Amino acid sequence: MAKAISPPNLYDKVSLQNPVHRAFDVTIFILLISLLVYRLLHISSNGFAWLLALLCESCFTFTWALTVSTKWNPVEYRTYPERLSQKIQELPPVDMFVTTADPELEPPILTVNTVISLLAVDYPAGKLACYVSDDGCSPITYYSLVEASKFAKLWAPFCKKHNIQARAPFRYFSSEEDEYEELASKINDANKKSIDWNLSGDFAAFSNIERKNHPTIIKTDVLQVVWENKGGISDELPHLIYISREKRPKHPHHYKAGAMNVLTRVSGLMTNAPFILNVDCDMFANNPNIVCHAMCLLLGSRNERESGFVQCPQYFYDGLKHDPFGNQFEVLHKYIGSGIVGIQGPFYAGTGCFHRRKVIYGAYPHDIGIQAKSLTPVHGDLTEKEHLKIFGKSKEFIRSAAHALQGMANTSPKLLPNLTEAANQVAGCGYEYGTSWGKEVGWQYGSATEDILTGLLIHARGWRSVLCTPDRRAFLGCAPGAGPISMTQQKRWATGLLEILISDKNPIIATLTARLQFRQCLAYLWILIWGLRSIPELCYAVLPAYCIITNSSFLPKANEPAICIPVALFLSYLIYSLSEYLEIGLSIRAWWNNQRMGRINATNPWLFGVIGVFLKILRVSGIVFEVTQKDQSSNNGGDEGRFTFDASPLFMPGTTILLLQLTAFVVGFGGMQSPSVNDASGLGEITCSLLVVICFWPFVKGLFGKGKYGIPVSTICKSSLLSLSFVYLVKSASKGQV
Ligand SMILES: O=c1ccn([C@@H]2O[C@H](COP(=O)(O)OP(=O)(O)O[C@H]3O[C@H](CO)[C@@H](O)[C@H](O)[C@H]3O)[C@@H](O)[C@H]2O)c(=O)[nH]1
Ligand SMILES: [Mn+2]
Repeated sequence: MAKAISPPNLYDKVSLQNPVHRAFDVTIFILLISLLVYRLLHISSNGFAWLLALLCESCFTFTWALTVSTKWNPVEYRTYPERLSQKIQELPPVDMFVTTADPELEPPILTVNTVISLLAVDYPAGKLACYVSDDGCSPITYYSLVEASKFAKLWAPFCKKHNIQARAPFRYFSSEEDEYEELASKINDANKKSIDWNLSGDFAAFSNIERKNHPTIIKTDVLQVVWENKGGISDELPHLIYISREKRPKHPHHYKAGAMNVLTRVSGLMTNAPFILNVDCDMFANNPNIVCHAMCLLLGSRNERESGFVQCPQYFYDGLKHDPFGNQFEVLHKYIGSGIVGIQGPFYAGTGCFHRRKVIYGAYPHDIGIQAKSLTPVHGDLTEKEHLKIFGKSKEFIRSAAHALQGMANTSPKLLPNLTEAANQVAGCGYEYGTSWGKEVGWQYGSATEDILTGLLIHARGWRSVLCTPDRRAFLGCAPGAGPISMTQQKRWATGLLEILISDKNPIIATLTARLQFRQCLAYLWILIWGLRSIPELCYAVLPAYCIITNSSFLPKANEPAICIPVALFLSYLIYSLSEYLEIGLSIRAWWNNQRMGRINATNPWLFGVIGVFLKILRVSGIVFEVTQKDQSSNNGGDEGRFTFDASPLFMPGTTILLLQLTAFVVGFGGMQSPSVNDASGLGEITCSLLVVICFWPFVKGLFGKGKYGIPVSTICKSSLLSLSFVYLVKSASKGQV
């Protein structure tokens, strides 16, 4: 009997297990537990510092346990797009979404590069459509897209013919006098408003409007390719559609999540592709074959459930040498990232992700049990009335959603007779009232990190996700600049993550009542507690100074055998973390910069994330999505690796911690210590205090720096006041004890 030849695999799943890493993971965990046990045994003979250390170290041990569980089974997927043609008869359509919000913080030239890179990917152009959401409602963004589409008409065929890999033009062109320069200067001039804006003709819709108060503007023909003439299909270039959704004061617009939901509905009316790629405006496609790589994972699995969505890691271009601000996340991607891949699949990261449209619409994997079905009302045979309740009042949209949910591939996009009217309806600011959008279907509301929350609910419904890591990196974006910009981003993340943790959508509930796997729940907890980690980190950083000032101790004496535990812990963590960096070709400086930024981020922006959520609970203030400033040029002088500051309170905790250590040195060496209660402070405390100072070295430089490199005098004054009151308080408290 002849054997049936099965078609080749479109991907392989490879285990990256490393016994040495596991040994370190376990050793450190055992040392942490030993330290806790030792502290507990000696708690009665020690003071407050000992107790506080015990509490902090319990938190660190918990975090470490989460880390180890998350990293335990690293896995990688390898994709074989060259085999697609043997296995798949016809490639499915893909709708590509780009969001932009502010032409000043997000220069249109960046958005344009992202859009051009997407228009030029290696995939049948008739199967692609690109939708750009502009929350800034800016004629400049629209103008830039029009210019970009003219450019793309020549650029895309050129790239395909010569197999150019870098398809974002600014990555390819370098000289001053090339074709791209003309496009770039037109757009940059427009953005600097150095040309006269005439808001008439095609631009009339933008006249007399305010950014936060305007009707929907949709331009379906940015590319001037004719929907009418060719029945909606163009062979040369994908469709390009510009959307600025309606905004009115007093109507919440839910920031990026709201924009994504509008894009989902408008595209549902127009092309209704079964797959959706979404990228932020600065994340250009760096690998022209990326859609095919993703298709290997989306179409190649035996069960759809295996790939609810396909995420590409968020990498950055032109990263500074040695990662001075610790924001390139290489090590995080490598070890934590691949670890999560081995559990239920990567988190949704908000950009560089391929979704199944029906999953976004709330569908379950078809073989899932009843347990997960409480999460959305979407199931197989919904009546029209139920559809209306879930998806809103547009009959056209409901029809398209029903198609998408039944998994019917929409190969030929149809031009609805009343398309504009229907599109305006679903992009209106009141459309979602009383529907399931943002709650059970679509991108989720209620967290500043809408990405993690949206992904969490998909996992909770029983879907798995996959990480797509082709050799040439899939998408590249801008890493935020130094100081204030990255602090604001970290604060937003800590805020959004904590919002999820304290909500009824938190992963523990999802594990108990739905289909979130237990270890995936631990992985989610690992990330969701980022903000909360600020509290033990802050206490631990203050502890050495506290001990020196009050002449107490939180470590065993240098001549006690027990000192071996913290020393071994410190050394093994040091060797392990350093080896992780060296193993993937990063430098010792990069390692150190990341350790240092880890401490700075944990004690400053993350702390404000916690405060923000606390104020939200008290209803003092709401949470806003502060857009990260993006800058194309990373080379602005020789000082780009230097930390910068502004007058924001975000820098106060760090400054205070530093001043406290310095005060402690003065007290300690100036002989102003209190008489000791039980155990005088010693070498251990001094060493730790020095370590803290070294970690906060950018702040030390900031104390003496000028301009943006200096900590503002007002911050230094406030922090001095804080540290002096702290010293006064602990001094008087410890006097009271003697
Ligand atoms: O009201 C808004 C605010 C933001 N955005 C867009 O959202 C994207 C992400 O915003 P950005 O300021 O770049 O945030 P980052 O911190 O860089 O983004 C990370 O974190 C976000 C969640 O906090 C995720 O949504 C992003 O995908 C992820 O890259 C950008 O394209 C913005 O244009 C909007 O469309 N409307
Ligand atoms: Mn970004």
